[in-house]
Amino acid sequence: MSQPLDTVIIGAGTAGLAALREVRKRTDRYLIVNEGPWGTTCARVGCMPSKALIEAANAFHRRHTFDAFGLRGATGLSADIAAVLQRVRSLRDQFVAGALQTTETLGAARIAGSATVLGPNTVDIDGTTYATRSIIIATGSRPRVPDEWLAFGDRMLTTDTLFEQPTLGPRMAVIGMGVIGVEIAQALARLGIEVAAFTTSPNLAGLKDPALNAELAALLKHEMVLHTGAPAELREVAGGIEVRSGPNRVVVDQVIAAMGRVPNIEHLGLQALGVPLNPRGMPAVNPQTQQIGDLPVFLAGDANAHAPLLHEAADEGHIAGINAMACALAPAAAPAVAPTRFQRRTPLTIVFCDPQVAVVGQRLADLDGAHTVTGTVNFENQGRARAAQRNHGRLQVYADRATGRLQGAEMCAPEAEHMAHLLALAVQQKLTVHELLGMPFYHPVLEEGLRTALRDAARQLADAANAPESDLASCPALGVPALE
Ligand SMILES: Cc1cc2nc3c(=O)[nH]c(=O)nc-3n(C[C@H](O)[C@H](O)[C@H](O)COP(=O)(O)OP(=O)(O)OC[C@H]3O[C@@H](n4cnc5c(N)ncnc54)[C@H](O)[C@@H]3O)c2cc1C
Ligand SMILES: NC(=O)c1ccc[n+]([C@@H]2O[C@H](COP(=O)([O-])OP(=O)(O)OC[C@H]3O[C@@H](n4cnc5c(N)ncnc54)[C@H](O)[C@@H]3O)[C@@H](O)[C@H]2O)c1
Repeated sequence: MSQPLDTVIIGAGTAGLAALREVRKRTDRYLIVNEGPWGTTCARVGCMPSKALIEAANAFHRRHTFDAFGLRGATGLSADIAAVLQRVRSLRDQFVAGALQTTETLGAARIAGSATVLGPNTVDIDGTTYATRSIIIATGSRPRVPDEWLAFGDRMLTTDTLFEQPTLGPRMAVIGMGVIGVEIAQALARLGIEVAAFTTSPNLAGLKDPALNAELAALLKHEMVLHTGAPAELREVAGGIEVRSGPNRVVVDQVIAAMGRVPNIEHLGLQALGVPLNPRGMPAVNPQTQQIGDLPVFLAGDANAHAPLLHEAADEGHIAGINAMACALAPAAAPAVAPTRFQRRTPLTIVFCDPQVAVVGQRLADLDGAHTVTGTVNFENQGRARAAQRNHGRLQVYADRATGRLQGAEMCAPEAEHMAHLLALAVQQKLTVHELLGMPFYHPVLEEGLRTALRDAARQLADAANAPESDLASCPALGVPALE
């Protein structure tokens, strides 16, 4: 075996590419290996095509508000599903082309193939063994589909195949109403497809706050058939695929499985690392270093199932790249280098349904109720939301009762993506409710709804009675919806 490489990156998704960027700054003795299509899950079949579909669906759905605005002729509009999907693919191709540029000039360092781990310093790529000083595993995840459902052939879809369809419907079932299920089921329903959704968990789109979850469920039921509780079962019947769940039954043309994603780790040979694996075959990974035990092996992105989101995959690849290189480039005689421990960002999740769902920082369910105050706003009567015919949903902020510090927020609210970022900034900066109320709020904006929730929390805080009169943070609501 020749001189060892400094690292082998397994997987060229977002995490692998973020690691690659750090590796290339420090060495040219590396390989990046990817099995299957290049171009990343996000750009090919994930974040980007799903958002392109959602934008088309929401644009078409707006026609239901036209009469209220005084705009006539909406009933003449139609959705050309084939054209919608064609646009999705065309945009997708542009996003993928951008991702491909990051690896196309790598020459022999870029290998199309399947890698397995033979030990902490050895990788096999399709029968060739490579010695390496470190390994970065960034193999992503794939949709979970029960084996027996594969018998339905091309009528059994996942997000890996959905966007490739020439057209869809007219009757579709979505199984699983987590993040992917809610986004896709609503988009398809808004495009005029008859959607029946089935899900075991009562928590939709990952919401844990019961009030918000109930609100989202009620809104979705206006757009689709929605059954929660019993697991869905499928069987072939005359005229299509029958989906049953408890007493509920529907026959559809196609089914989308959105039942969670499985980390791609089981064929990697992780047992060769000699560390304990949990019943799912996952080793313990330090979320601040991405290191497995004290090995020169790092696990980043969806593959470690820590927080399967794009920005987290990018951060984890960055951390893994830096730490793998520190490990690989340390002089042989020097004592083992301790990996750099990174402070992770405030948790932030956004689901692109309408109203959007977002979770920032800690959830109410994770906080001590006795030491937490909840500030609430209902957008039904919020001025700007009413002007836009978007007055649905609620937002809740959670603050520490003693200090007033914002701990987190959960929302199902119009344009929640923007308020969620504002709140993530506040949580990360350790701001108090009072400090947030001291910030400017323009008029008329949806963020005034957020201010209502903050004022609600402020009233319940321990020092509410002693708030200084002259402080602008204490400037209260006028009690006139149009003015706040
Ligand atoms: C429909 C959908 C919508 C989404 N929307 C959002 C969103 O709006 N916002 C958000 O933050 N996140 C979203 N996500 C999640 C986000 O896309 C993922 O968290 C992110 O893409 C994970 O990146 P990764 O690098 O870990 O994995 P990937 O990009 O999947 O890369 C892993 C790569 O490793 C390869 N590989 C696997 N095994 C091997 C092996 N043995 N040898 C070599 N190569 C291997 C795979 O083929 C793949 O190319 C969405 C996901 C989906 C499916
Ligand atoms: N906007 C975003 O950030 C975004 C968008 C899409 C995906 N993602 C990522 O992708 C990950 C996977 O998403 P997901 O929605 O597939 O998983 P999920 O875990 O969020 O939801 C899966 C759902 O399927 C249900 N389910 C499982 N088995 C079932 C059965 N037999 N019958 C009926 N229901 C069943 C579960 O109750 C659960 O609600 C997410 O955790 C997220 O990290 C993020």
